[in-house]
Amino acid sequence: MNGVETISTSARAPEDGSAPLLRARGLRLAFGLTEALRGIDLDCHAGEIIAVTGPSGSGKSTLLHVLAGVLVPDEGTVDYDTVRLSELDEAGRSRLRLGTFGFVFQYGQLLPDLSAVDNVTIPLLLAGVRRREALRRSDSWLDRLGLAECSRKLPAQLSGGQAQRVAVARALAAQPTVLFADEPTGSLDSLAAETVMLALTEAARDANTAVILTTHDPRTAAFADWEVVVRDGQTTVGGADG
Ligand SMILES: Nc1ncnc2c1ncn2[C@@H]1O[C@H](COP(=O)(O)OP(=O)(O)OP(=O)(O)O)[C@@H](O)[C@H]1O
Repeated sequence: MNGVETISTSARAPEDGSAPLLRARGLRLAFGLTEALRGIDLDCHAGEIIAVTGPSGSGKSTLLHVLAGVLVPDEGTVDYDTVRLSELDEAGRSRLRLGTFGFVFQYGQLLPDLSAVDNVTIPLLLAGVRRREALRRSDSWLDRLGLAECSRKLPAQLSGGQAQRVAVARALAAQPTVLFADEPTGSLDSLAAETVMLALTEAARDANTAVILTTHDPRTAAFADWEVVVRDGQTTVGGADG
């Protein structure tokens, strides 16, 4: 697929000059002697889809966790809109994650005893959405992701790609402004990966949701607007294997 641009610095201005929704500057984070992030800048604008790629251990997941406020950097800043994440306490960052950000993980992490529709609906009910609205949103997202026929099935009765699309529906039904996806296709074969990425990117574009995903797979990265290559904790120009 064409149209993905690999960029040497991830801090940039879009053509319309709008301010980034998420803005990271000078991120550094060490785990003991391991410097996982060594000075990373990244801008993500509303509705953009960014793929973070790079070799195993280069710092992709750590970067995602710092951008989402799961991990706190040793140095540098992450601003979401007008909010500086480092100025929030753990409870404030947790509220931001629950109310504003969405997450999709490598292994969907659906609740095994709940049907697909309940996996999408119940988190909405817990977040205070009224039952009728929660069901409307669940049905609508499952339908948009091609899962209407599967809505009563348990996760064990779904294929890997279907289960991952339920996880995408669950994340998007909460109407996040930024969706973080850590290796969303990492457990799927190439056909299922493509189906998930098509569904994820179309749905996110419709909802104007920004997506920041990590991936090892160039075919998954090709669905993004931008590719940010991380090597040794720094963003670099995409190389032959990037
Ligand atoms: N909780 C942790 N404690 C200690 N070291 C960690 C921790 N998390 C990550 N690291 C180290 O930080 C570096 C970056 O790890 P990270 O998981 O961000 O890489 P990655 O690019 O996502 O790798 P992969 O593609 O294999 O998932 C690695 O050297 C890793 O071993």
